[in-house]
Amino acid sequence: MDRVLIEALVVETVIGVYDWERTIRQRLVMDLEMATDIRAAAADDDLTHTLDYAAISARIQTFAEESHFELVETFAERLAALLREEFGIPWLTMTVRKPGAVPEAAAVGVRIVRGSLETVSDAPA
Ligand SMILES: Nc1nc2c(c(=O)[nH]1)N=C([C@H](O)[C@@H](O)CO)CN2
Repeated sequence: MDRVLIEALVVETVIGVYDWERTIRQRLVMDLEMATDIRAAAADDDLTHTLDYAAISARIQTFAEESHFELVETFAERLAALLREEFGIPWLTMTVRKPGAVPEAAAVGVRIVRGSLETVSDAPA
């Protein structure tokens, strides 16, 4: 199945469980793979027939600016549900990394997979 990708998208948001984290904005780095059949868009060379990675990236930025969750789990889960609903994404995997949260690690975070691939057609358009 085809995928539309967003890799290493950097956002700033209020995120964290500790008091000191509630008063600052921290960077999250995100990767998304979103399933869709790209053949209709390619055949017509038409953005309206695929997932617009620029529009989705902009929506993620707005979500991050407005959110203030404690856990990266909550950030990922709420954002995935919102993106699936607003953009009609049948299946996605999202990785949310919080660089610097554990100094000994390059990054820590979560990866979630939501939705079903069964609704994405493999048949030629
Ligand atoms: N599974 C998680 N573990 C931790 C989280 C989290 O969001 N998910 N958050 C923290 C703190 O906010 C940490 O990032 C501060 O350095 C600790 N563990």
